[in-house]
Amino acid sequence: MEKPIMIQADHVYMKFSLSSEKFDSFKEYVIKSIKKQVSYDEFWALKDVSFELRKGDALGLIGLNGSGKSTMLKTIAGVLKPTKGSVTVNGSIAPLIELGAGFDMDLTARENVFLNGALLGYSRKQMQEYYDDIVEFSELKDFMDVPVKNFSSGMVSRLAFAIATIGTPDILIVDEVLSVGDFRFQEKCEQRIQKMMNGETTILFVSHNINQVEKLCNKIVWLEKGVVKAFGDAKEIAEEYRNS
Ligand SMILES: Nc1ncnc2c1ncn2[C@@H]1O[C@H](COP(=O)(O)OP(=O)(O)OP(=O)(O)O)[C@@H](O)[C@H]1O
Repeated sequence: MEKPIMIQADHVYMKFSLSSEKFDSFKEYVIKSIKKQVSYDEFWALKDVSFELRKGDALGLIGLNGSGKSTMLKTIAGVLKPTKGSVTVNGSIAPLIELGAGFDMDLTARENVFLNGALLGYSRKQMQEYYDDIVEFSELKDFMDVPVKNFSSGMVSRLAFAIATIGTPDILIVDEVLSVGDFRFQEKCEQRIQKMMNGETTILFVSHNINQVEKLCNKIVWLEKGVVKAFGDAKEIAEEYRNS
């Protein structure tokens, strides 16, 4: 029996408006925009993107810089609303986008664990249960009472990854985060993602590392200038991408 559909992207279009003029000051911009003298260039970051993912699928999004990968993830995470088309998501999402974006840099790591937990919808009691696992996974035991502003970017990512992957979300969105942190930690993150996949979590993964995508994913969407160039079996498309 086929597994249930978790994500359905249906003819998704995303338009950004880019101001084509330069302004010397904000005042000039406001005056011109009131007078409707500001012209905008339309830019379509996604054009007619469709695909569906079933429970337990791991999708790699690949493509050159600016091809629309992050924009696609953001529409699935609900951060952006498609200009046209629709994205249907069935289940809870743990978004690992812009890791650490939910941190208050003046607070300690410990305080941020509870703050982020609340943002992810967990109670304080649940976070207390997860706390030791977060500390152990992030390997930051000696730094939990240090303000996060004193952390290196790798340490921030480790803490954010450990928090975002607690529990068993239905859908895990991973945007480039595995390229942060050292090699050994990346492997640890890969293992955790693989474990979640075995636990039937559906994964969406953006990376420029095609070997990593091939290793982790069973499906690939290859975007080119906002259009789906290919969607299907990860091994076949990875091979095609490497030869392109
Ligand atoms: N908020 C925005 N406003 C205007 N343009 C945007 C916005 N966000 C993205 N874009 C544009 O949309 C296009 C796709 O961007 P996106 O970040 O999705 O690409 P990407 O494939 O993730 O690229 P990269 O590999 O560099 O991370 C780019 O040309 C980018 O400049």
